This record gives sequence, structure tokens and C-alpha cells, in this order.
Amino acid sequence: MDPSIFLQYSPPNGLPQESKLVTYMNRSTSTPSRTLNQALGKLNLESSPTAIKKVFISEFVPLNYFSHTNILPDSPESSPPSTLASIPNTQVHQENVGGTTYFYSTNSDSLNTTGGLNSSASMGGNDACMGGHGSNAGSSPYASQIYTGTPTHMGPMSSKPGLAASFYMPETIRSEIYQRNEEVFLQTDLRQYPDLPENVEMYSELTPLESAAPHSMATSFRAAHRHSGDQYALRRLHSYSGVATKRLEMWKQIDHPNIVRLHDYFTTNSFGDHSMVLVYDYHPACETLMNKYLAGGGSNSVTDANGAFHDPFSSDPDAPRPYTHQKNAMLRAVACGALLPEAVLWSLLVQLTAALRAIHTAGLACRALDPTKVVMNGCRVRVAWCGVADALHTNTNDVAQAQQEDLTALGRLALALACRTIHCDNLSACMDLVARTYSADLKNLILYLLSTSTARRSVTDLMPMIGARFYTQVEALERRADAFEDQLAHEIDNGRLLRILIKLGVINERPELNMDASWSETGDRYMLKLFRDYLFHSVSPDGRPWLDQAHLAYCLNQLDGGTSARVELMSRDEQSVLVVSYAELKHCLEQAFDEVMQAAVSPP
Ligand SMILES: Nc1ncnc2c1ncn2[C@@H]1O[C@H](COP(=O)(O)OP(=O)(O)OP(=O)(O)O)[C@@H](O)[C@H]1O
Repeated sequence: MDPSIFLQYSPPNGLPQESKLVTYMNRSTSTPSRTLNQALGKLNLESSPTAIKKVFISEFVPLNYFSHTNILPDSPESSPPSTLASIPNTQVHQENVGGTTYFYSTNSDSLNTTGGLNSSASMGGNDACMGGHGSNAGSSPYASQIYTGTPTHMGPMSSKPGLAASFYMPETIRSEIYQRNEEVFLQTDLRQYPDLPENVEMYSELTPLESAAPHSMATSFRAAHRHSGDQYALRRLHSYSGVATKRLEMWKQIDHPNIVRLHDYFTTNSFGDHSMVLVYDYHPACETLMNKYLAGGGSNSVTDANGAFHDPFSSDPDAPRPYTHQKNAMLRAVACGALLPEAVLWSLLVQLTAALRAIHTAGLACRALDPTKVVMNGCRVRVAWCGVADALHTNTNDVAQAQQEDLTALGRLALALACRTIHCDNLSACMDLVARTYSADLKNLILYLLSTSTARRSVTDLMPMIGARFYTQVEALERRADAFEDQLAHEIDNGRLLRILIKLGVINERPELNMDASWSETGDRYMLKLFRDYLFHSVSPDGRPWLDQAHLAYCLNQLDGGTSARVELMSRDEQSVLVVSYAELKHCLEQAFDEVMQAAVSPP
């Protein structure tokens, strides 16, 4: 290109006064000090080889937008943060090609000042969205790139033989998360529960957790903390006459992935009596082991969609039942293939022994390890409502004995899961089934747990029986973590780009700001308006909307990274084309958004 076609910009003469670009250009008053050749050297029109020839935005075809050399800022890390505070000292050249005026900024400072430094990628959560004041943490060239696909070690993920498909397949992750979110975000109609108090100490929006009619001793609720809005699971012990022991304080210290954490406890008269309330982490979409594997709603169905075995007598566990029913329940489970794969049983047992180990090491005992008090979501098992027994029975001091009972309870639970029935009174028939269906290790583990010998048992003795299956569990969890990380890598950019779209939306076409009706049409905002047109309203030469979502994502990434890549913005009258870097656009965006935010918080 002939450098002589560049004219030095000296406002206001170089620009028609009626042009809206004047407002933008007026912010630069300094006389250009660089020579035209220097200025030209800074321009990198090769990044858009068609830039000069193309006149209409509608003809613009994005090129090289996956090329790293084009999209990375030169050296964002080395850009001094102080340059963010001042408007770049832009020097502008203009050029007329075929009646269309092109404007170029030539000051190198303006190209990279904001590049990546205040990238949304480095912004923290809400703060970033609301205030737009991101941290000045290290810039990230990544911000300007489009993420790559699934790493090769990930896909296609298939379940490994020996691991239950329903446990570790990544496809289940999305539905698991939807299910949890649905439970958390769907508002319950609280008018259904007129008898419940509106507030219980710091908690409100109480929703019963039990589906069946609650009994008179204890009830459970989901509730929201009135300050933080976080969800908690509350266990109310009715007509409480005990005194909280120091064991509850010890339970509060236990933080383990297989134990539902106790956060707090207090007594209250809000329910019309003197109740004790224990406050736990709320885990959405939980199901008890009882519901998931041992019981079901349908009286005649044998298995449900999850493969849960349905015991026709389960609606009333205390109802007398014939011996043949107990035996037949097991036989039916075997016949219809409802027995759990051994890998699933070991996974449950590894997690439950991990929980017991933590509890016993802390000098506590679970005292209520039964299938209605162990909950699952996803493939995670957690012991629920820990500490309730200690709150109820304050004078039981024999922890060692209670720990032995925990082990027996674990044995009963393992046997019930293996036979898929809670009716395991006929021990020899049950053990026979276990011996025929599962490995000797599983049988030995159950026998050890159920042994009535006087020798003291310990949860750590179970380790040799679990043996190498422990590694299978670790491997499965690592695969699951890989799948989560991969999902995260895909989704992480959505939030980043959404923040930019929010900012653009807040600024573009704003009817007025601070009594200025032309605010969104002038100054920095005019550039953003043209950018918005370029992004969303480009048309093909024959006037059809030109839509390319990859290009949209590319441009938004460039904007977020504040790169030195340039973009042609055409005025709506097609008389002027502004050639600007994403760094400048980003600066405009931050400035304008800050103005709106300041107006929002300043008193009327
Ligand atoms: N921390 C928790 N977060 C979310 N849900 C939970 C939590 N703990 C338990 N749940 C769920 O709450 C529901 C009710 O539990 P609860 O133990 O009260 O059941 P229950 O069978 O009515 O027992 P009980 O008769 O002893 O009250 C269960 O479906 C369980 O999955």
C-alpha cells in the first residue's frame, strides 16, 4: 500500500462534522509524533488481508480466526496496568477508498493497553458481572481463543468392564446435574404447608423432605438460610428434653465426602414445642439406599426403571410376612437379574467404610447405619443425619460398644444390598446366595462384619478384604473427575462470553444516561454500536443475514482478550469505515459499562 494515502488526522477538519465519528475522534487531541512509516509498521493489515479491498461489511468474510498468530495479543503480560486508567492517546489516520473513508489508529499503546489485562476470564463471579471491575490479575492469552475440543484421552468414554455403566458414564453427568438443579431452583409452593413456621431461627422456606407422612419423633426439611440463601437440610427432633452434648460439637468437626456434614444445632419453640434442630448440608436429588436399591413404590412391579428391586411388602416393613416371601424375594431378585453387580457393591462398601473410618477415628459412633439413613446422589454415598442419635441419647457413653454395633449394622446393610431385600432374617439362605453370586472376599467381609465373636473388630481390618478393589474405585473416580473437567472446559467460556454480551446489551441502544439521550450513540459507545452491527447484523452481498456462530464466538473472544487484531466497522450510512483493534473496543466497553454502573449506584 502506498503510505502517502495516509493523511495525518487533525480534528475537526479531517472529518465531516456531521459524522458521529467526530465525537469518538475528538478525544484525541495530540499531534501525531510518529512518522507515517512508523505508524504503518504498527499496522498489521495482513491479519485481515481483504481489509483494504473490502468496502462493505456485508462482504467481510472472516479469515484465519482460528490462527493463533492472529488472535493472540502481542504480549499482554508486559502491558503496564496503569495504562488502563487513562484513555489511550490515539492517533488517527484516515484514508479514502472509493468514496468510503477508513480511519486507523496508529498509536501502539492503544493496541495493547487493555489486551487481556482486564479480561473477563480473570474476573471473579458476580463482582465481574455487576461492577465490571475485574481484578488486575495476570492476563490470559487464552481469553482471546476458542477452546479446543475434547482431549484425546477422554473420548469416546466407555464404561470399563467391571464398573457399572450407570455409575461412571459421562453421559449421566448432565442429567444428574439437571436433576439437582431442578430440585434446587424449582420453587415449592409453600402454601401447601400452612402449619410450618415461616422462619425457624436463621432459616426460612421450610419444605418437608419426607414423601410419606412424617412420624411424631423427628421430621426433616429443606430450608434456605435467610442471609446467604444457601440451602440446608434440617432435622427437627420433636419435644426435645435432652441437653446437647459435646459430641455434637465433635460431629460439627467432621468434614468427609461420605458424611453429610453437620453445620449447626439449636433448640427452638418455633414449631410450637421445644424442638432441637440439627442443620446439615443439603444434597439435592438425594435418594436413600432403601429407596434406590431395596424398596419401591409399585406393589406388583419387580424392578423399576433404575433396576431397583420392588418388594411387594415394602410399604409396611413391619407387616408379618411368610417365610416363603423372604426366600421368594431373593429368588425373584436372582431370577429377574436385579442383583447388583459386584463392582457397585464394592463401590458402596468402600465409601461406607471410609465414612465409618472417619467417624470411629474421631471417637464417635454412627449408631444409626441403616438403608434409610444413607443417601446417594450420582454415585456418591453419604451417611445422613449423623449426630441425631447422640442428641437423642445423651447418656449413652459406651462409644466402643456403639462402634462394634456400627460394624454389625454395616454387615446387615451389605447383606441387604447383596440380596436386594431388607428381609435377611434367614442368614444361611442369604449367605448362600451371596456365596453363589459374589466373590469369596465379599462373603468374608459380610461374615466378618456380622460375626458375633467377642474379638474386637475394627473398620481398618476391612482393608485387606477390599484389597485391590480400592484401586478400581480410585480409577473410577478419576475417570469421573476427567469427565467433569472436560465438561467444565467446554462450559467455562460460556460465562465469560455471556458477561461481554451482558455489557454490550446494557450499553447498546440505551435510550439515555444521565439525561443524555444520545449517550449510547456518541463517544465510545458509537464504536460499540458499530461493533454490535458488525457482529449481529452483517449481511451477505445479496442482503441476506450473514450468520456464523463460530465467527461470533471468535469476535467475542477477541474482544474479551483485548487483542491487537483489527476489525472494520462501517457506519450505517456506509460513508465511513473505522478500523479499530479489539483492544480499543474493549477499552470502550469497560469505560461505558463503568459509566452505567456508576450512574446505577449514584443517588438520584
Ligand atoms: N442432607 C440431605 N440433603 C438432601 N436430602 C436429604 C438429606 N438427608 C436426607 N435427605 C432426604 O430426605 C428424605 C427424608 O429423609 P428421612 O431420613 O427423614 O426419611 P424417613 O424415611 O422419613 O426417615 P424418618 O422416618 O426417620 O424421618 C429422604 O428421601 C432423603 O433422601
